[in-house]
Amino acid sequence: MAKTITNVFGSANSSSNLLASPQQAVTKPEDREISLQEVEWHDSPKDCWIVIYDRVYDVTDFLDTHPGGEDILLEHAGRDATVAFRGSGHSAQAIRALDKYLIGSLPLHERLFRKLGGIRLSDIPV
Ligand code: HEM
Repeated sequence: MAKTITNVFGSANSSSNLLASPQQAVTKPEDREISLQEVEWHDSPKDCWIVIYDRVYDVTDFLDTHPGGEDILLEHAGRDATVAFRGSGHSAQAIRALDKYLIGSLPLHERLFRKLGGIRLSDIPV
């Protein structure tokens, strides 16, 4: 059974993390905790973050190439875009593409959809 340790660098439940020194600790982007208050600051075409299913995405570099256009992303800059994202009927490919822009997750107390050990958005069948 995997052990779980918690230290100042975050929690880890894989053996590779257990062996890593503090300098080498491998952290996934989604392990970075980003509050809604911080997301709100990133609400411009030069710095555009959105929240989808409690995860935070930096879509600044995606604005130009989003097939649904830049305006629709900017409308949600600095905010939660979960309902809009799901409502536009994105394909499984689009859902997988989210991972490229992932930079963090909301703190537990601000999450609406996902609790520790929950499922990934990309695992939800479409
Ligand atoms: C990082 C976030 C997002 C990614 C990676 C993404 C990706 C994509 C991709 C790949 C498509 C092409 C069609 C498909 O494969 O489903 C698409 C289309 C579209 N997206 Fe997004 N999207 C994102 C966020 C959003 C948000 C927040 C909205 C808000 C409503 C939105 C609205 C649309 C619309 C309306 C289309 C349809 C365009 C058309 O068919 O004319 N997207 N998106």
